[in-house]
Amino acid sequence: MKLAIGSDHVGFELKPLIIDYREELGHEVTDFGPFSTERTDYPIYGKKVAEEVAAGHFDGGVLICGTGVGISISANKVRGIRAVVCSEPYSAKLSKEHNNTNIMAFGSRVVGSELAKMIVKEWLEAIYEGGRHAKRIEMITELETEQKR
Ligand SMILES: O=C(CO)[C@H](O)[C@H](O)[C@H](O)COP(=O)(O)O
Repeated sequence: MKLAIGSDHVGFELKPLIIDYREELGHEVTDFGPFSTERTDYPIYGKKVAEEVAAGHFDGGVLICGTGVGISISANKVRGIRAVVCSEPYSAKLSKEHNNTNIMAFGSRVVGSELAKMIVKEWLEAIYEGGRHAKRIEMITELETEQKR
C-alpha cells in the first residue's frame, strides 16, 4: 500500500515511529514534512497530503498534529477527502468500513506511539463495505459539488 504522511511540529516526533512501523509491514510511505520541530502550521501539511491522496498518487494518508483536529479539518477541505480523527481503533475500523475514509489523523498530545500504531493498523486492515453506505458517501460528494468555491 502507498501511504502519504504529514504532520505539524507537534506531531513531528511521532511520525517516524509510524513510518518505520508501516515500512516493516511492507508499505511504501512518503513523508511530506515537516522535517524539523520548528513551529509551523498544520494546514500546510494537511493540504499537501490531502491533495496527493485526492489525486490518486497514494492509497491513503496519515496526518498527525497536537490533537489531530486542525490537520484533519484542513485535509477535509480538499475535494474527495474523507479524513477522520481517531484516538481509539474501533472508530478507525468503522470509519473505513462505513465511511470509506482515505486519511487517518490523530493527535500526538492525545495518543501514545503504541495506540497510534494500533489505530493505523486497524484502519489500514479494514475494508470499505459499500452497499448501503455508498449512497451516503455519494451524498457527501454531492455536498462538495454544491459548494461554490
Ligand atoms: O493541536 C492542535 C489543534 O488542532 C493543532 O493541531 C496544533 O498541533 C497546535 O495548535 C500547535 O500548537 P502550538 O502551540 O503552535 O505548538
